[in-house]
Amino acid sequence: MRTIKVGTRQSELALTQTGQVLERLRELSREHQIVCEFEIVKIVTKGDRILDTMLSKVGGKGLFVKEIEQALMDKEIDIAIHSMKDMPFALQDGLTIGAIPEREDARDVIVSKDNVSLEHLPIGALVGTSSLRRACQVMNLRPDLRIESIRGNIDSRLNKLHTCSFDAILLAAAGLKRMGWEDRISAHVAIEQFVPAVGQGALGIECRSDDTFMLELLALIQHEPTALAVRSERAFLGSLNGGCEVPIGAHATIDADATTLTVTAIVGTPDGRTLLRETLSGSSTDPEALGIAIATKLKEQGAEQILASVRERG
Ligand SMILES: NCc1[nH]cc(CCC(=O)O)c1CC(=O)O
Repeated sequence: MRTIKVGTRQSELALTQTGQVLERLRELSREHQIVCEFEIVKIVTKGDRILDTMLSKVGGKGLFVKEIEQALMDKEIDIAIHSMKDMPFALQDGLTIGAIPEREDARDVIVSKDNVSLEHLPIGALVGTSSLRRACQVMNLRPDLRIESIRGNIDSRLNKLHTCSFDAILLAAAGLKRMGWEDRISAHVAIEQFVPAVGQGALGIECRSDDTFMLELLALIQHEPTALAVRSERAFLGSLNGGCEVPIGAHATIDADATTLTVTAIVGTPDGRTLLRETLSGSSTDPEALGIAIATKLKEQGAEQILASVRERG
């Protein structure tokens, strides 16, 4: 019997989503009479050790991912469950995303002191976020608001809403739902007016490219519509060489008959004064082509210059 070692970060969210994926993998392997067991291996990443510093300043894509990838290469672990939005565009050679399960709610949400939506925050209210993408879109919608960076995992950020002077914070719906903390949500922000991060709400299971046993098992948990959408979002990200250090977002969906993908993407400045936005549809047979095409449309409007100026100011 094969024992599958599962690498995970130690954060509550990472442990929770790993547990949820393993539960499903256990069911699926039983159904398909694949004999295996799972063992969890906790890994502390560089990203976890520096959560108190500005992540966007420390830079380096995939702060949470590098050490986990090393453990995969060294065969200390066999699979790793990641939030797709934390995954850098380029994986380490020899590794692959073996499966992308069905996406959770991709929206951002607001959690506010008075339980009000973004529109109803008082003039000049202080919003906590360390995401340049969220800062850009908040300031674009509500130029009167103020943004301050807030660090830490989800529950420490929720606590800071009460212990610090923030009036509201923005979080991903998916993280809150997976933790069972949906009751903290004051309002969802519509995707149409606030584009999520690339891969937001989706998980990815990484493994070694030559591990055929794992690839076969993981194929059972793949959700093709989510995978196609995330592939086009990531092709867009790669085409603009983007990461979490710049205000960039994209969200794709697939139509009911699974033939057409539609992607909306943004690039902007953290002050929200510049916000480029495009929507484009294309064939679901080539999701990467669609991602690259929407990047090209944004480049024609000056996306690369905007991103370069944001990086320069750091
Ligand atoms: N950047 C941190 C992070 N990475 C993944 C999630 C959870 C949501 C998801 O899986 O997309 C979060 C928290 C957040 O942004 O609120």
